[in-house]
Amino acid sequence: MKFPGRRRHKHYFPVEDKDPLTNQINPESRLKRSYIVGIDQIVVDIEAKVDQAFLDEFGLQRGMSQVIDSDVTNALYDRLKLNDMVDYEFAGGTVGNTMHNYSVLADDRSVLLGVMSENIKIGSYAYRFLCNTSSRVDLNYLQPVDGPIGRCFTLIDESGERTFAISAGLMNHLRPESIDKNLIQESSALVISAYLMRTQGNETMTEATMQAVKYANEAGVPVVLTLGTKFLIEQDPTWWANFVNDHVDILAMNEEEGLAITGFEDPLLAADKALEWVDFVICTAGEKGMFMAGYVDDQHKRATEYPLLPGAIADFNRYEFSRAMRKQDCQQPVRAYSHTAPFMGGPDSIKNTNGAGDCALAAVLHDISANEYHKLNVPNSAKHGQQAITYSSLAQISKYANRASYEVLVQHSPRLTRGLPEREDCLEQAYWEQ
Ligand SMILES: Nc1ncnc2c1ncn2[C@@H]1O[C@H](COP(=O)(O)OP(=O)(O)OP(=O)(O)O)[C@@H](O)[C@H]1O
Ligand SMILES: O=c1[nH]cnc2c1ncn2[C@@H]1O[C@H](CO)[C@@H](O)[C@H]1O
Repeated sequence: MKFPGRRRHKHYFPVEDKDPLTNQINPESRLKRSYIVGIDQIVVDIEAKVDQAFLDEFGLQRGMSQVIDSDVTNALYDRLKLNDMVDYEFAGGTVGNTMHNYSVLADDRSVLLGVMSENIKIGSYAYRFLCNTSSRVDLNYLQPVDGPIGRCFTLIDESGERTFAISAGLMNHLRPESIDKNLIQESSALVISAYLMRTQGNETMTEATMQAVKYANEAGVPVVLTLGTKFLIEQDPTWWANFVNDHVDILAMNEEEGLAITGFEDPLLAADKALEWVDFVICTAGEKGMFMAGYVDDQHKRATEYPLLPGAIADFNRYEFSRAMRKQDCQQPVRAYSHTAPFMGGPDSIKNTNGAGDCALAAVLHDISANEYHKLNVPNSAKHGQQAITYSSLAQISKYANRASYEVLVQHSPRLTRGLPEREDCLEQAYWEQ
């Protein structure tokens, strides 16, 4: 496990170090590993630049992720190929991207659950998915199916808006009995997306997801839900609010999805509302950066050393130096919020915003899993006197997540090709000495 956040920070020390003061590990025994599990509809993204007329021609609604039938799929595919419009074809899926990015950032194991074609031809979409996924993502638990995985036509217009057209193949045929109870119950987190609830006919993905959620809830493993697209949530916000309240511990959304589920346009108020249902909230807000909200026990709260920020909640970042806790573990829960502007104000030129939110979530998961890893291996550390769910403070995680998203913005795909640098060249030496 590579540790998250600012490296060379006073709380940052690799637990493998053979320092007798900080390392209480028996050198004979191997380090215990932590891992996270994610469930996804296994898809390959087929990206192309299009205009409104193109979307109209195929009856696609701009900005939405929609499932298309085989006639539309064939017509769309033929048209894209005929006119040589495909920019790239690369493994995708919102949770698949998150697992991949987590494994790249943490240099550690994540497990992806879903389906995979049992007969794979070189060059096929299934083959491409496997080739474009980090070798740190454990694919051994994928369920074989007799047919194709999904395809996600990622159509980007002049304004940068993305329209997803999903040709499902057998991506929704994951069965509940393919979910390994121990695998879920021993993990640091279970990651799911709202898309998994969009199934029809004989598709079993929703039941499989609910099975995994049940196992995680029983064992107190945090369930992390990413909302995916506002259109799904808008169809029945009350159902989603109830689902989140009953089964989810950590909620990741962008401001549009935040509005859809909470009714609040302001991402800070949306995050605050969602804290009524969950323990921790990440709300990304594009060029405005990112908001985080969580709980801390009064005795563990830590005041920020940064300027206090105005907003719909006055001085909302007052306790952003706190590590997040589950509400139920707090005797006197205090709400803590943080906001961070995009790293370096955002890149000069954005190559792609697709997957920036997935990558932010991967960074947050890295911090949560690092906490579990540290707890497993150095249980007596003073750090774990506080029953926190994160290794770092809200302020620190938020910076880390923004930094990770930046990396997606400056490349052409939602999946990171390499980890973050050990130290940022753009930051002065003094920063690293703190
Ligand atoms: N135009 C931008 N300028 C600067 N930073 C940006 C911009 N767009 C996104 N970011 C960075 O990426 C993060 C996530 O972006 P965004 O809110 O667009 O996620 P999202 O809509 O959930 O993305 P996706 O669903 O594609 O994963 C932001 O918090 C910010 O740090
Ligand atoms: O219905 C869906 N299921 C799973 N993933 C999806 C769906 N629609 C879009 N994406 C995925 O979202 C990622 C960006 O966040 C894209 O890579 C795309 O594959």
